[in-house]
Amino acid sequence: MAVEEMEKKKTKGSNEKTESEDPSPRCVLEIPATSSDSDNSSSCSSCSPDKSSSSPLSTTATNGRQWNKMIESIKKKSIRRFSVIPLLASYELTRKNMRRKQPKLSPLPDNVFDCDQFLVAKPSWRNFTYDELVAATDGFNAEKMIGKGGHAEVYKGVLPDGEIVAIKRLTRHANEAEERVSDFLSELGMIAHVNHPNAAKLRGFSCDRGLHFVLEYAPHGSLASLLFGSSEEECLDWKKRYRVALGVADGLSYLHNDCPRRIIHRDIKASNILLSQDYEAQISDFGLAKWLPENWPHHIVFPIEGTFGYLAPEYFMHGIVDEKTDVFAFGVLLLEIITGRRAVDTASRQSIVMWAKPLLEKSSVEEIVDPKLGNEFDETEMKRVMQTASMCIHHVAAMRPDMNRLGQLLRGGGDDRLAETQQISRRKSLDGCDLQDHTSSSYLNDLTRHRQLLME
Ligand SMILES: Nc1ncnc2c1ncn2[C@@H]1O[C@H](COP(=O)(O)OP(=O)(O)OP(=O)(O)O)[C@@H](O)[C@H]1O
Repeated sequence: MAVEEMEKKKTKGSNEKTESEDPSPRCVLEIPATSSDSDNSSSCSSCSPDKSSSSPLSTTATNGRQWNKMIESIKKKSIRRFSVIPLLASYELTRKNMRRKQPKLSPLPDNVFDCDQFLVAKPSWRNFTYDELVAATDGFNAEKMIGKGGHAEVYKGVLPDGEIVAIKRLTRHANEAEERVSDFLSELGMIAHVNHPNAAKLRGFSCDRGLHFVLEYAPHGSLASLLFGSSEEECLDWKKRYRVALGVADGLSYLHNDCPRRIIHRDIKASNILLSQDYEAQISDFGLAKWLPENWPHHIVFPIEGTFGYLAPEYFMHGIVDEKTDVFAFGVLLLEIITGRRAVDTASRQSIVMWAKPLLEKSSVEEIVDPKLGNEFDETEMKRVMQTASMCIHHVAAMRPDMNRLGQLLRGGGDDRLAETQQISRRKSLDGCDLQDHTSSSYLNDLTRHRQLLME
C-alpha cells in the first residue's frame, strides 16, 4: 500500500510545512475565542478527567516505571496549570461540581476512579517494549511504512503469534516533551475507552524510546487512499462506499451517544477512516478528540485544530466544539464519498462544500457523482446520501441533525420525514433565522477568512 501523502500543516508559531500536495492541511489556528467561557486547548484537555489522572491505565499492573514517570509528569503539569492560571482552576472546579451531579458517570468519590469499564472492555492491551516493536517491524524498516500523517509514522508489523498490527510511532517534535506525553496519554485514553466495530482497536502501546500505539491492522488502509489513490488502483464501488458511510455514521453515533463518555472526534476525514478486511469503516486517530461532560452544551477551544475543508463554520470562527462539529465533517466526508473529490481541490483550492452546495440544492445526481462510478450505483441510495450530506453541511449548527438521526436517514428510515425536515430547515432559514445561510454567502466569507488566517 502506498504511503499516504503527508498533510501540509501549520502549527502554532511556526510556518514549518511538511512536504505535501494534500489540499486539506491539518492546522492550528490562533483565533481568539470570543466567549466568556473560553478556555485554551490545554484547559480543554483538562476537561478530560482521564487525561490528567490517566486512571484507566494507571491501574494496569504491567505498565512499569516509565508509565508512572509519565503520569507523574502529567500530574506536575496539571498542578502548574492550577497555580498559574486561576481561570483554569475555576474551570476545573466547575467541572468537578458537574461530575458530582452525575451519579451515572461518577458514583465514586472524586479521588477514586472506576476503571472497571475500561479494563473489562479492553483486557487485551499490552505494554510493548521497544525491542518487541523493532522485531515486529524489521527495525522500523522504511518498506514497512504504511502511512504518514502530520504527527506520526505508521508501520506494518507482525507479532510473535503471527498477528499483523499497525504500529503508530509519534513523530511530533515541535512541542514540549511534556505536552507530547500529555497528547499521547489523551489519545491512548480515548482509543482504549472506545469499543465499537466502527472504531479502531488498540492492541497495546509503548513508551519505551518513543511513544507508540499498537493497533489492529486495517488491510485496505484509509478511505482516502482508496478514494483518491492512483487511477491504476481499483475504484471503490458504490456498495462499499455506502457501507462505509453507514459505518462512520454508526461509529460517530456511538462516540456521541453510547460511549461511556461523550466524545467529539474533531478530525473526521477520509484519511482517518480505516477499512477492515471486509471494508467495515473504522474511525481512527483520536489525537484531537475531546471528552464533553454530559450536561455541557459545548466546549469553546483555543487554539482551533483540525483539517482545513472539514471544519464547521462555528468551530473555525468561534472555537465552538460539540457533536455538530463532527456532523459537519461527516457531511464533507459524505461529499467525498459521492464525488471522489477531496475536501479542498488541489489545483483550485476550492472547497467541496462550496462546489457541491448548488448541485445538492438542485439534486443534480449526474453532475455530482464521481465519474469513476459511471452508472454503477443505486440511485435511491445516492440521493439519500446527497440529502444527508446537504443537511450535515448546513451553515447553522442547530439545523444539522444528530448522528442517530443521520444514521436512520442514510438507511432510508423515514424518507418522507427527510424531505419534510429539509423543507422545515429551508423555511426556518428563510423565515429570518439567517437569510444569508440560504445563499451560502456567509459561509463563503467565513471560509475565505479562515483560509487567510491559515495561509498568513
Ligand atoms: N491501523 C492501521 N492500519 C492500516 N493503516 C493505518 C492504520 N493506522 C493508520 N494507518 C495509516 O497511516 C495514516 C496516518 O495515520 P494517522 O492518521 O493515525 O496519523 P496522524 O499523524 O495522527 O495523522 P494526522 O495528520 O491526521 O494527525 C492513515 O491515514 C492510514 O493510511
